[in-house]
Amino acid sequence: MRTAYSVETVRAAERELMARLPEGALMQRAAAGLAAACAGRLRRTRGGVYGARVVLLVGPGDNGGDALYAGARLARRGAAVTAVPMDPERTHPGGSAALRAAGGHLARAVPQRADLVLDGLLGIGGRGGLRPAAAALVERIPPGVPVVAVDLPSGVDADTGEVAGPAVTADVTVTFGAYKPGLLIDPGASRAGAVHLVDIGLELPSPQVEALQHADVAGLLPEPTATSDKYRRGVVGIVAGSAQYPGAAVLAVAGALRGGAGAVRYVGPAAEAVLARYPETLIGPGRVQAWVVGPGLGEGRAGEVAELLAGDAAVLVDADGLRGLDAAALRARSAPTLLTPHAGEAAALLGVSRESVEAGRLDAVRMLTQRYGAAVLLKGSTTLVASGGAAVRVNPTGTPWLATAGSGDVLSGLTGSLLAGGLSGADAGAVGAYLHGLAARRVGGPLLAQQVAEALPDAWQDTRHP
Ligand SMILES: NC(=O)C1=CN([C@@H]2O[C@H](COP(=O)(O)OP(=O)(O)OC[C@H]3O[C@@H](n4cnc5c(N)ncnc54)[C@H](O)[C@@H]3O)[C@@H](O)[C@H]2O)[C@@H](O)CC1
Ligand SMILES: Nc1ncnc2c1ncn2[C@@H]1O[C@H](COP(=O)(O)OP(=O)(O)O)[C@@H](O)[C@H]1O
Ligand SMILES: [K+]
Repeated sequence: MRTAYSVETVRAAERELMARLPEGALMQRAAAGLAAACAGRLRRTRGGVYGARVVLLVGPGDNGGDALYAGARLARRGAAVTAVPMDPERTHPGGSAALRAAGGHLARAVPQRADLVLDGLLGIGGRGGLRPAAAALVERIPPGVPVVAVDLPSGVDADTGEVAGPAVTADVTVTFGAYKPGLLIDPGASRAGAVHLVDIGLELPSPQVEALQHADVAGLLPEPTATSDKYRRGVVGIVAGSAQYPGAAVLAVAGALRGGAGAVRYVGPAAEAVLARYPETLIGPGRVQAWVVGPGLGEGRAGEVAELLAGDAAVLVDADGLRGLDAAALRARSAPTLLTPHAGEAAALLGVSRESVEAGRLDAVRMLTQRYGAAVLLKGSTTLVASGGAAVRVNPTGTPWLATAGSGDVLSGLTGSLLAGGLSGADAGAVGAYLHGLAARRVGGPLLAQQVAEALPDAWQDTRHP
């Protein structure tokens, strides 16, 4: 499991540790890890540190201090290090002195010839969009030169991944003590590049955000045992498709058949299309452990959604099923409930704009789970899964090629199948998104939604091999 912590949590852990260590010790740990990561990068790109031209962008706080001390370490190994302070009056004094003593120097303009740029403008003390002095330095980063962000890319909100205005786009982010949510959630995540964690000895409580990894997923997958039969493995019912959108039914069934349930039942007007493609499908109403309702349903079928929500099986509501959802009916349920909106559907459920959901995905998913009293999977680049007050899960797999018609239908079938296998709403959502994203990566691109469904068994097996 990869875990991420809010600024408040990280600050508290830092205070606690700093009280037990000599002054400046934490910053030295951070700078040592940062310098080692930069040296590794320079070794790969140009064979070594000696003679490398390194530029430090230095902000007014401790983030700038980290960059300066790391720069001093690189200078002692023979790099030509130039620091450009955002505000020469407010630059970490110890860091500046250390850099000078190591042979580095300070400048006002950003040198345009460089082998590496360190972004030490803002770390977890950054607030709101970059102010003009910081933005001006970011604009002057020479194109094509690798950028290492110190703790997080400046301009990214550490707690949410929000990016208000200009921000650094890094090749590598060297983060200290703990991942920050903004490094895992878009738009921030796509600014961070490869994230490298430096242990500085923090002791941390439970995380605010977490990302499953192969072993976590493998541990949650419902696998048959010697005593299994198809009913014990769970039956998933799919209520999807319409005369207008029969394909959504076929694709949801395609996902459901690969999600580990013992049987897939289909209820709706696209039975012929479903059977033609998947003769394994049971047709017509019957008992199930979990329902998937919504893909390609079209308008005027809210009654079917309400009926399923009034029952005692688990329910996943997707796409057209999400229209006009009754929050009170959802809150009254005791069986697992999972909503799987994309940003547009989430916006309608919250009564806000799609843009605000996309800019603040973490807030949006938390609000949805609170308002509807259900687990929520918010689709998109970096899919999020929230339920109750637990850590929000961010999906680390996937590819932008998934932004293609029908891939969401495969996801809802797959995830419903996992619900039928006994997983909770949050676990089914996180595991479903993980496998779906892994399958899509296996296919590559451009991809068809049905290819994602076909790659699911291989993705399932992949999770067993770290
Ligand atoms: N506290 C600790 O124990 C450790 C902190 N470390 C480093 O310290 C950083 C946090 O340092 P600080 O708390 O000094 O905060 P920062 O260095 O992140 O930034 C604070 C400064 O930036 C200015 N600022 C804030 N938002 C701005 C914006 N949008 N545009 C322009 N200027 C802005 C503030 O006025 C303040 O002067 C961490 O990210 C990490 O790099 C590391 O040395 C590890 C140990
Ligand atoms: N930019 C993106 N990067 C990664 N995955 C994406 C991106 N955009 C969409 N996706 C994924 O693609 C799928 C699309 O689902 P959805 O929006 O419901 O489409 P549809 O209803 O057409 O199938 C979801 O799994 C979503 O997370
Ligand atoms: K930074």
